[in-house]
Amino acid sequence: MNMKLNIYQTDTEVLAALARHFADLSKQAIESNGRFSVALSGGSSPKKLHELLASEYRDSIEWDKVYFFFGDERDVPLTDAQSNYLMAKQTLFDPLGIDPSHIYAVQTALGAEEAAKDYTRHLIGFFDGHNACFDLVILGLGDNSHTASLFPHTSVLTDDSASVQALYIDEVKMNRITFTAPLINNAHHIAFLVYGAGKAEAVKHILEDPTDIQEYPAQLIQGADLQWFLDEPAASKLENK
Ligand SMILES: O=C(O)[C@H](O)[C@@H](O)[C@H](O)[C@H](O)COP(=O)(O)O
Repeated sequence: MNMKLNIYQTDTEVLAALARHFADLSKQAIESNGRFSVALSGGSSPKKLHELLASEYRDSIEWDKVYFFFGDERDVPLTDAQSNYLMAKQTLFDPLGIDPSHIYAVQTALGAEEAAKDYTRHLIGFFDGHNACFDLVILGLGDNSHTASLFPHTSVLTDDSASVQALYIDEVKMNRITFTAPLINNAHHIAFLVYGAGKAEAVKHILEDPTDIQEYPAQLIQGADLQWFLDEPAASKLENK
């Protein structure tokens, strides 16, 4: 496992660095196997990243060879303001005119359980029956140390299958559909995008506190190439940086 901390003074620099990373990885993947598969994060942090990719990288990434997935989704209609798909549609897919056949939205209209099974079937199809191995998984970090929808003290934290699961999350009073940690960890590259002082405590827990995955689920993320993209405020409680 290779982990790298990329710490920048401002969120603008963090976003620029991750956008460069995205572009570099997409070029490598497309050169080596003709496509780039990326699982996007939900929440608010990625909005500015998407907007940057859709503007400054419009012409430098072969978008017609990029395939989009979601590391987690809320159990709401895809037209709902809380939908991770809708956020990506508005900030990335529509501005770039992405072919809908390259976008794998979680079909929440099926109901959470069936949507998770359906999504797993799509992953099996896309990865030709092999264990899904994304070129890049982008993750955010909640201030309670969750990532994707791997929330503290939930059953999915001990699920050792590389799969997509649906579960009710009491903390947010809704069903969520989420990649398990093993599915995320199968990825060639994983990038945490975390900025703002509000995340400093969680970053410290994840990177420097003793392992306690029930309290700090993002500690489960241990991929082959794991990179953190942080601003100084989010990294401010780290002792070793
Ligand atoms: O569906 C989601 O909400 C995300 O996948 C979740 O894991 C998010 O990344 C964190 O909650 C951070 O969210 P912010 O970026 O809004 O702080």
